[in-house]
Amino acid sequence: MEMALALWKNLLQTTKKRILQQRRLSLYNGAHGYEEELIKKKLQQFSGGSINLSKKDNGIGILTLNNPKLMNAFTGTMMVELQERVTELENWKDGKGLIIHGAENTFCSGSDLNAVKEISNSQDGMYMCMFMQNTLTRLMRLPLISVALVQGKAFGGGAELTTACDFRLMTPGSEIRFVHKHMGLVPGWGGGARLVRIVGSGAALQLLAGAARVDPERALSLGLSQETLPSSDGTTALGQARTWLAQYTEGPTTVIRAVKNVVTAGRELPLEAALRTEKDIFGTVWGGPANLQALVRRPKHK
Ligand SMILES: CC[C@H](C(=O)O)C(=O)SCCNC(=O)CCNC(=O)[C@H](O)C(C)(C)COP(=O)(O)OP(=O)(O)OC[C@H]1O[C@@H](n2cnc3c(N)ncnc32)[C@H](O)[C@@H]1OP(=O)(O)O
Repeated sequence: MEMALALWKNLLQTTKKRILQQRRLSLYNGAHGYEEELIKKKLQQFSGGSINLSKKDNGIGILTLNNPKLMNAFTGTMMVELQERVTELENWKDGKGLIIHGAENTFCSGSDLNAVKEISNSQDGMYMCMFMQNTLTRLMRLPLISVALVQGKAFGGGAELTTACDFRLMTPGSEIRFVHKHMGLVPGWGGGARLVRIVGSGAALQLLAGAARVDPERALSLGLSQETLPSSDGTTALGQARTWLAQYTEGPTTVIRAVKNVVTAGRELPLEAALRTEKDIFGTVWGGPANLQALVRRPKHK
């Protein structure tokens, strides 16, 4: 009986810690008038498609947006599943990198317009917006180097999702397009703020106000995409994206994760807070196994 009680207390503490940690990572909670359970229940009513995660032995996760009938548009259940997969990735201690792609050779056409129509009242809209901002902010802050592999079309919320990744790779003939203006909207999943930080305010204004088609060439010149992959075949392109990512994820897991955490701090925090965070992260690798082994090997960086 005592052991069961101790186990239960332990479980409670772990759960509390996890919830607190997630709250810290989330933008919105009850204090912002946000009721997550309410919107989750609503989103669950709009089903279809799935978000699949495959965690490879080399520390690379492959997240697949899977709703090809609707060009991988996000149904309500897919939004909830994305949150679940992000939680899974937060708890994946062996992870170093992540590739997000869409099933059947296209990325994502945004939110499912059938579901959107049903939640077009202002409270549901605000809650859905907060739900997706929370999820995509947690995705962006994962200690994994992330890549959006854009094949086919990344429209609306799909375009926004690409901006929550560290890098974007495009295949020939693919297109990123913030079509929100044509839907009488602005980005709401945090894609506007992130786009400004990626391409600058002038280019972001052109892409949003013009609902402009961004092909691989333009994306490269804007710095929105890092590379155009040679193949537009789904499987081949995924292999090429994995090879591209490997140049950044090769090495000890603790160090790769620490690198990403330093960049996240630098990207998001005011300078002094970022410097303090960098010091704390430095403390996690200084004198660690990879550092000690390197001191023995004394590599020359020629
Ligand atoms: C914050 C996010 C924001 C919001 O909700 O606030 C949004 O994301 S709004 C959604 C923005 N996205 C769109 O408006 C996309 C509209 N769709 C299209 O422009 C085209 O379907 C396109 C260009 C994605 C693909 O064109 P294509 O000719 O290649 O294929 P089809 O049009 O025949 O599409 C196949 C099939 O998929 C359905 N579809 C595509 N996108 C969506 C979507 N977002 N929601 C629901 N359904 C979608 C399309 O209607 C076709 O179905 P069918 O039954 O055959 O008509």
